[in-house]
Amino acid sequence: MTSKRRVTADEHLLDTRHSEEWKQKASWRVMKIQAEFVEGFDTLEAADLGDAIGVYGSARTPVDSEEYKRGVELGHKLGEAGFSVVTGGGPGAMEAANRGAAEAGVKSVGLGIELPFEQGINPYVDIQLDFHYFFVRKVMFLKYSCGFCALPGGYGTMDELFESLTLVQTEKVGKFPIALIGIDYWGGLVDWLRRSMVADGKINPEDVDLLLVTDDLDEAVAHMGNR
Ligand SMILES: C/C(=C\CNc1ncnc2c1ncn2[C@@H]1O[C@H](COP(=O)(O)O)[C@@H](O)[C@H]1O)CO
Repeated sequence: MTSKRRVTADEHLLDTRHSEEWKQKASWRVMKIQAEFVEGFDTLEAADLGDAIGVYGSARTPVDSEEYKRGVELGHKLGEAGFSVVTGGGPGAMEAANRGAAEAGVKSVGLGIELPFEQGINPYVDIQLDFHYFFVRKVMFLKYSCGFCALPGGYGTMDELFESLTLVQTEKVGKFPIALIGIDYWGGLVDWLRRSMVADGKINPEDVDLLLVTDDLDEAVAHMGNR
């Protein structure tokens, strides 16, 4: 089955080739963005998540993979430790973490995003929000989580991870523990941070220490308490 591609709100906003009519009305788009913030804050305040952990990870992790199984385990362990779990609400690693959280009986949040091809929220989410704008959604991740775990992922995961890291490094947010799950997967990136970024003076050596890289899910969950 082929799904029909649609133009998303993000894409429309960022397009530089607008008609004169759109240009005159562009500032009104702020109302739409504002409404998205209001709905996000209202829903997540009412949800009373307590301590919540944002879990990032690939939308493409197959359900029958070991990686997915680890994602479920991570969500479950976070739940057992008393954390709510917040993900992008999509398939793959997001679904796995939501599934584990739901199985552990804790709040399982999905911050869905409008994409050019219909995706739908995964069935293990019990508090759902749907965003048009990636940047609004990122604020919700940061505001309603007190730590982050990143499972193996692609550009989307990197974007979320580095946004979180930048906010911690620049002290825009307090101490946010960040764990990268999977030494084989993440080790190369962390080596590169040291060999290139630190060596070239682009970041400080201690900036790399903002990341815990581990295969041990219990260690990652325990690290979420280091605030
Ligand atoms: C591309 C596919 C599904 C996309 N669906 C998504 N739904 C919700 N959130 C998503 C989706 N894709 C990316 N994200 C966000 O980025 C991270 C994953 O991106 P990656 O590039 O796969 O690492 C994730 O944490 C989400 O917040 C079907 O293949």
